[in-house]
Amino acid sequence: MRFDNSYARLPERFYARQHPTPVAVPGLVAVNAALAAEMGLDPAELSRPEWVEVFAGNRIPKGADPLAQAYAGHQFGGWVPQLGDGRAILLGEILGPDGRRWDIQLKGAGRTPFSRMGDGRAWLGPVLREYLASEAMAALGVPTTRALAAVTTGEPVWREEGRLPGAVLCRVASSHIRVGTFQYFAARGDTEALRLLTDMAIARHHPGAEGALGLLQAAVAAQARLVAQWMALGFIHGVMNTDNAHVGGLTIDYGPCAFMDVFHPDRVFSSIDSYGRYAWSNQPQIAVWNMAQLASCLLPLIDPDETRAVALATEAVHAFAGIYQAEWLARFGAKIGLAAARAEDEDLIGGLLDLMAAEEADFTRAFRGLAEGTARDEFVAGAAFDAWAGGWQARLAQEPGGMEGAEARMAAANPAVIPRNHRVQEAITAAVAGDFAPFHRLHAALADPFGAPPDSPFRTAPLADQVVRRTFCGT
Ligand SMILES: Nc1ncnc2c1ncn2[C@@H]1O[C@H](COP(=O)(O)OP(=O)(O)OP(=O)(O)O)[C@@H](O)[C@H]1O
Ligand SMILES: [Mg+2]
Repeated sequence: MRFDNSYARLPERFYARQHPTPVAVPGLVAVNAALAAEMGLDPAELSRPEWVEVFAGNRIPKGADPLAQAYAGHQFGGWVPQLGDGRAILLGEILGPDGRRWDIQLKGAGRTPFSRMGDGRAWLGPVLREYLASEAMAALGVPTTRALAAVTTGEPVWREEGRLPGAVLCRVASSHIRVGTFQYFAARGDTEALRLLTDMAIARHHPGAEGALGLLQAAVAAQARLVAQWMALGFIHGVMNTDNAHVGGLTIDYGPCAFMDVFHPDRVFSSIDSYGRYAWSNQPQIAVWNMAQLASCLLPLIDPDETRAVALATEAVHAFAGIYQAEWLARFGAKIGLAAARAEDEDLIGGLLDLMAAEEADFTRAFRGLAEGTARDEFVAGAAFDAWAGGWQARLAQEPGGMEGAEARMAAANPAVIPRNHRVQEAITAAVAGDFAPFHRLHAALADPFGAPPDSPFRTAPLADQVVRRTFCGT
């Protein structure tokens, strides 16, 4: 790895220099061969003991400059002036063969000055969950942080559940700049730092954007498109705090996330979100709220005249709705086979979603079934589906390529395989018992979410809804 550490070159108040804490017995769980290749790295090399030591935090590679990034954030609406990487350590950045810049970060690598009460560690379950979910998202075409490798530490981690095996995730991403990173400096009145951060965010994520207003507009657009993609996949992020809102529009922090099985728009998924603040149907509003926080941080850079700055920033945040709506329509339009969905198609799409919710259809299977002719089976009362399908067929008749064209569009927009909770849970349970084969099988299936054969066991929904009702949180 050849490091080029742009974040470490920022002034010292952006981070705390911090080495990972070595672990007892590093054990390789996985190296992501496809991603390594994309990054210009040799997966065989990364699987050698020296690199396993690096992924565990026991060895610092040449050129790395390890640090914990400072950030703040609103958690469930409440302001926390000081968060920061409490268990993640950025080793440094490398440039891939295509010029792309990658942060190499170890999540679960030990305590940092931002750890507060935490132990700086992660246990194997959430490490595997993040690995599987983030790689599934990448294969589904959703912007996300990635998983390059996972290792076990040979040390126990203590959580509510008791003694658990420790692990470290090597997470890579085009950056780890969060809305909360901006908030950290805005709360301190540090305009100079905001300026540096703005320049870096533009260079790394939104080249071409001009100044703070340009950054805000680009971040809002990226966030709107991202959340529309989440919605179209039945994905619930679960912890959309501003410290988990990425300024480049990547999905970040897979703590309590889930893909829905049975479609419940207001489904509450995690034990840390008992009021459903981050339920599926609330995600667009929450994203707007998070963007408004970014906007307020950038005000002093947008215009010296505060009234003007507020007006410009407000307009930029309000643009979310139109971008989101267009993306939502295109995504859901494709899901029902439309090449170019029109505004009036919203009723058709909404009609199907209402039906799915009323009949507790499986979100993924119902949509995939449209392409495969099995959608009707996902509804308790097939007759209700038939009534909707009449209007749908009539609309499809106006589209290019007839039913064949529509089927191809649906097969490309509706995955057959998603990381279902019960499958992820199975993989974790087996891994804790020392068997990593189910994890590797699931990872392989998720790499090709649209091409799974009809008899793939990973297509199946859980037998009973209560399987997904169990709550969990990601630490
Ligand atoms: N076990 C831990 N030890 C120390 N700090 C922790 C631990 N777990 C979480 N934190 C810190 O608590 C804050 C909020 O945690 P959150 O669950 O959003 O993040 P995370 O899952 O650790 O990481 P990320 O957002 O980087 O994916 C962050 O500052 C995080 O670093
Ligand atoms: Mg987080």
